[in-house]
Amino acid sequence: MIAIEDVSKRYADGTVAVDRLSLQIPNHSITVLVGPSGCGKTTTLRMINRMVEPSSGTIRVNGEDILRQPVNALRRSMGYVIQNAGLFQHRTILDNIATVPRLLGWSKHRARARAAELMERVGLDPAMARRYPYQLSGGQQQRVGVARALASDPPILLMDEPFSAVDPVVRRGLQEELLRIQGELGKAIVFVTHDMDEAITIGDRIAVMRTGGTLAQFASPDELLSSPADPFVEEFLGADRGIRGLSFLSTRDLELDRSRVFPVGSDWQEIAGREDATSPVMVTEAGGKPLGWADLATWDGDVKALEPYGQGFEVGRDSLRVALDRAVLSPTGQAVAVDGAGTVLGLADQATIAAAIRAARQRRAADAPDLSEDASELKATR
Ligand SMILES: Nc1ncnc2c1ncn2[C@@H]1O[C@H](COP(=O)(O)OP(=O)(O)OP(=O)(O)O)[C@@H](O)[C@H]1O
Repeated sequence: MIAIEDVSKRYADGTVAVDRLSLQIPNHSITVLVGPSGCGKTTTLRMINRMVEPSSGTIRVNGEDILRQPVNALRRSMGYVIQNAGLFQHRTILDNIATVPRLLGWSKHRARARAAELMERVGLDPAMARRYPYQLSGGQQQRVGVARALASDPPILLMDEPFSAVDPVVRRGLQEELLRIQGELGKAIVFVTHDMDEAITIGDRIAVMRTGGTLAQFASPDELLSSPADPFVEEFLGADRGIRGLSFLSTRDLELDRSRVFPVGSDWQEIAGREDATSPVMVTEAGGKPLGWADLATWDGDVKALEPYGQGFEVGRDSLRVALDRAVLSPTGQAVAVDGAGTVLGLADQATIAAAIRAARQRRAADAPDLSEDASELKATR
């Protein structure tokens, strides 16, 4: 959809911000530009909507050179969201969101109806419509910024560090909201951040840039974590790259131990006589929901005396990273596997999860196609 071809930008003072960059940015996906401060991310983004003119090279949108298009029409086909939202302080929230439709000549009534619809879409309480930006929290203002950028339903959304000014919890909420909206609308989103965690959470593809405005690697988050192109990318990914990479491996094929799960009301004396009493068993409700761990040598059948099991993981939906985390946190070293309804399917200890990780790595080395499907399925739980 957006083809950046051999593009460079040299500012008037001689600074080379972007150096012979080529990137193909596909439709219906989120492409993240990430890299250290000053590596040319913002410059690249702004060249796409011609807020900055390239010094050389070509940018095409749907095959057409953007320099041949009237700049106003070009910008209206691209929503633009910046840090701190950049809202008009003297306009209400509703009128902020209605800005572009009004510029496009929509009636006030229609533009406001559209704005109200978008408030709902980005998770804003309709009661905020008549407020002014200063009466909203930072996170709410960012939502307004996203709604405003979406108002004319542009096929492309350019986002420049949109969530950087809010605290980590609000930021996580905004990222989830963006993924949900993207799931519904399927825009071509170009998203700038200097935060690798954010890039991995939301990106379908990530362009890692280095100082001097060159491309270090352009790959899916999964590929990036498993095969960084060079030491610069590796260092930028951080020390827990291996653990993070587990976020892209599915628990679907994990071998579960079903032999040590029993419903409450079982014949415990018989079980204690037959089973290995040195390792705990999982006791479930009659319907199969987990209740807690029992030590067969000492447990007297009192549900209140069970050791809490903490959190389980959902087979297929959660990744091996989540499963491993649950096993590490479990008092028994075993993670409880449940289905979508919360019914226990079995147990997985750390050794079993480690074996599944090795098997997935081997399949990856053999280039199994199902892994990329797993990776996109698991996106929401990154
Ligand atoms: N108008 C300008 N004139 C001269 N140099 C500029 C101008 N705008 C940006 N630069 C320089 O170009 C380089 C790239 O800047 P840019 O803002 O694109 O980087 P960035 O990766 O977005 O950085 P950050 O993460 O800090 O926002 C930097 O060295 C910057 O100082």
